[in-house]
Amino acid sequence: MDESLTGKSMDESLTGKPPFKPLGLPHRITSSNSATNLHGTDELDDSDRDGRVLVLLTGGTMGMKPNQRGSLEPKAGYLAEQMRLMPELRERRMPAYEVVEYAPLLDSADMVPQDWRRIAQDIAQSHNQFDGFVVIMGTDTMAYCASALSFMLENLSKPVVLTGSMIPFAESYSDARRNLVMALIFAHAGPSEVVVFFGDRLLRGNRTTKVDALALSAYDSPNFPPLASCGVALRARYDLALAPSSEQRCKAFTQMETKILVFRMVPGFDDKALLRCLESDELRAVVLELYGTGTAPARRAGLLKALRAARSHNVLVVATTQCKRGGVVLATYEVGRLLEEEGVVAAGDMTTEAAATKLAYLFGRYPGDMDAVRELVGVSLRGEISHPDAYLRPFFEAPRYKSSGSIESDPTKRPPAPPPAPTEPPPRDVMPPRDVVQRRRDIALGAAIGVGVALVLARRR
Ligand SMILES: NC(=O)C[C@H](N)C(=O)O
Repeated sequence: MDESLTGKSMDESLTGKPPFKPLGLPHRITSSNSATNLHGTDELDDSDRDGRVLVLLTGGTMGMKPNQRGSLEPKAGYLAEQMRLMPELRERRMPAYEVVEYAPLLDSADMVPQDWRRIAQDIAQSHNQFDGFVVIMGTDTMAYCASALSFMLENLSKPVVLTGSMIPFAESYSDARRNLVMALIFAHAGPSEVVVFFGDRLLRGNRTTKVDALALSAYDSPNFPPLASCGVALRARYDLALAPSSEQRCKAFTQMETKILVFRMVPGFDDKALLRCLESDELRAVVLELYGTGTAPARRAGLLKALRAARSHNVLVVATTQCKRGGVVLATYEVGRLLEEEGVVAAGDMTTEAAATKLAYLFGRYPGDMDAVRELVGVSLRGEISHPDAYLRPFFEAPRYKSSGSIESDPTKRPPAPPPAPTEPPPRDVMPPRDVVQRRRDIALGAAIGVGVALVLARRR
């Protein structure tokens, strides 16, 4: 019988036997939620379970403990062992799982694109052996990692659920247990895309942003509805989810271009430093967080000078908004339209996290092809951006709900529900990057052939 059910103290149980069962891969160190179900009777083998989930444990508050100075720090081996002891995970309807603990475990503030690459590669390599994946990580940079993974994982057809907690598992009042259990459930039976489970909601990963440093519902998806909300029962919106890839082989694209900076505008502050950055030949792109629908002062000569410098140094400037909701529509105001004239590209309703990681992906995918990147910034690759109609439909062009007055004249009857805003992303694997680039090449080739034929004909005459 498992020690957790014998009444021994946890410490006793932990010291009783070696904590992990090595499985072959150097960093694959623990397995199994076999043993008994929640009610402590049935022996249930992993092979009897419906579904297998791979848990990648990268660090974060969930598995942290206070160090000698009283600050939280990741503790190797701790969370994986605690998971092995959790009765919730042995419940018979839960999937079997294996844990891969990364070394060293990291505070997510220390995670870099190489760490995202490792996660993406581990998922791609094990894609066909598991029904889904859970990535346990810190919350501070989870939105960046989720956005990056959504682009890096090509041909994904399994759920990838990122989760973490605001309070360490070791605290009795922690949010860790529930987030962990729900993440495993969604990794087994949720939509096949990169998502974040946090504080009772399943959110599209590349739509998320950390909105609260202290609350348990620290994550939000301001411009896209939750794919599921979990109260007493599940309220799912899987109709909004991306279609799973029909391709067999999931691939991890890992050549992320990181020469990208993010700036936030502050009224009237000096532009010299910005100018110096944008003049750099080292830089590929800048995400500029503007005001409202994408405005910046047109009277600020230093700013316009900096934008011109960016253009001449082949630095792409992409505009997001400082607002929590809504999107950038540069031409709304004259001051924004001027930016468009200077070559600034609107990020629509993408989060800054999605915009920055999408640029890293696009510049990695199309190195040196600035036109392809510029064209694809506003195209939805993984549901990260809405069609402008979703937030921009002019009032008097809105769809009409009725053609006669009969519905309105009867107060007991309600007009039919308006058609949903076209927020749905395109089906996955309509790979716009290749399509768009190819189309442009075809047009260029067609034009060249046309000119050639015209020259030959002119000469003959
Ligand atoms: N709640 C957390 O996980 C915060 C932690 N500093 C991290 O991001 O790793």
